[in-house]
Amino acid sequence: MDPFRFTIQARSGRARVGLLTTPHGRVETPLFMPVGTQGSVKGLLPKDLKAIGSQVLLANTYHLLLRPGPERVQALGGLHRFAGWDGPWLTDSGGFQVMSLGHLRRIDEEGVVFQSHLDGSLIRLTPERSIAIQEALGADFIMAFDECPPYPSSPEYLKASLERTLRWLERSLKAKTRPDQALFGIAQGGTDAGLRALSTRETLRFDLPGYAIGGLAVGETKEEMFPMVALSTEILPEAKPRYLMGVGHPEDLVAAMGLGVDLFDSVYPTRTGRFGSALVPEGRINLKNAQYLEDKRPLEEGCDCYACQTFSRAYIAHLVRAEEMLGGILLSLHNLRFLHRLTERAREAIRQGSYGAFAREFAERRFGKEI
Ligand SMILES: CC1(C)O[C@H]2[C@@H](O1)[C@@]1(COC(C)(C)O1)O[C@@H]2CNc1nc2cc3nc(N)[nH]c(=O)c3cc2[nH]1
Repeated sequence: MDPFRFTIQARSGRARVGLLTTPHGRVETPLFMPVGTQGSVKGLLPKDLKAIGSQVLLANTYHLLLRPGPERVQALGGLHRFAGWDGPWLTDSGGFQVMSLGHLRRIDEEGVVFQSHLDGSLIRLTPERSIAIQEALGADFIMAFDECPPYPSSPEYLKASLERTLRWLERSLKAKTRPDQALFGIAQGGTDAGLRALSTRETLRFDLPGYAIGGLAVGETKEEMFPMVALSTEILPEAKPRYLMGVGHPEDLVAAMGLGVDLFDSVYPTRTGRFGSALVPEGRINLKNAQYLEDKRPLEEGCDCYACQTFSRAYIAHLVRAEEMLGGILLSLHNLRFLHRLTERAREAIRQGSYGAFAREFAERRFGKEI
């Protein structure tokens, strides 16, 4: 039987609730994936991630290649055992992180050559090597090796790049050997509608268990990004999960879920938490602001997370000012719980056939008044 069955349980407009089966359990979509780049979601214990409703964690091929190395992770039982998370893992394929973190030396038909951001050593990544690394790491969902073009890029560059990404997808698929891993293709084309449609259609020529919308959330405006998301989900098959890479602001999740996106990841909730901010329905509050030093209220009234059930804004504001680790930990925990509650409420609204009302209520609270 297919280890990665995806069934649509309910629809409301273009939004849908899905049930995605994996070798490490069934998950409900739409869902948000906490980012555990180096095999750890910074500051949070796997048991606490489970308790707040995390279903799938994301790790990065680029980072784990540099340190500790895929062979070590494999020898220690693979990501699930190594990092103490027995739910599904997804690994990104490394291309994007090379662009955003590594010192890219060359990109050609073969692959990329880059200098490690850790010690400057030269490293080569090809579709074949990226798949081999992801097979050693043992994630449930693995990504094809692609190029995420810089933003902005010329139409000529976008076209040449998406065509190479399609050749790399074919090589990624040929290199795959494990039946217990699902390979997602990644559509590109930047913010050019014609090229985005071309890349998405060509990616669909490969019958895969899911498809990622790549090349977005790289600095373009929302006005540029969302038409590409809408165009993509119009073309992508209903019956397969859609993964919008790198998108994690609450309002962007609400909009993209309404356009039929099923999977999301972003460093935003944990990164903004470490920088001292909490996500709330009205937007975001920065606990470094002196106004919170006497505020007895929880980060968010009605939130069921440990941070909101146990501490005041005043205490967390103190921790942030005192640069206590616990400040970033509590804010990361709350922010992830905030996104998991958002997707839980979205799934409920879709089941009720009222996603439109849900999105309107969200928008009124988010944009209706100043914090
Ligand atoms: C590297 C890090 C932490 O991920 C964030 C953030 O920095 C950063 C870096 O530049 C800004 C825009 C400032 O935000 O963009 C990331 C979130 N956007 C995003 N992640 C992606 C991952 C992707 N992976 C693959 N294989 N292919 C893609 O096309 C792809 C596109 C993506 N878009």
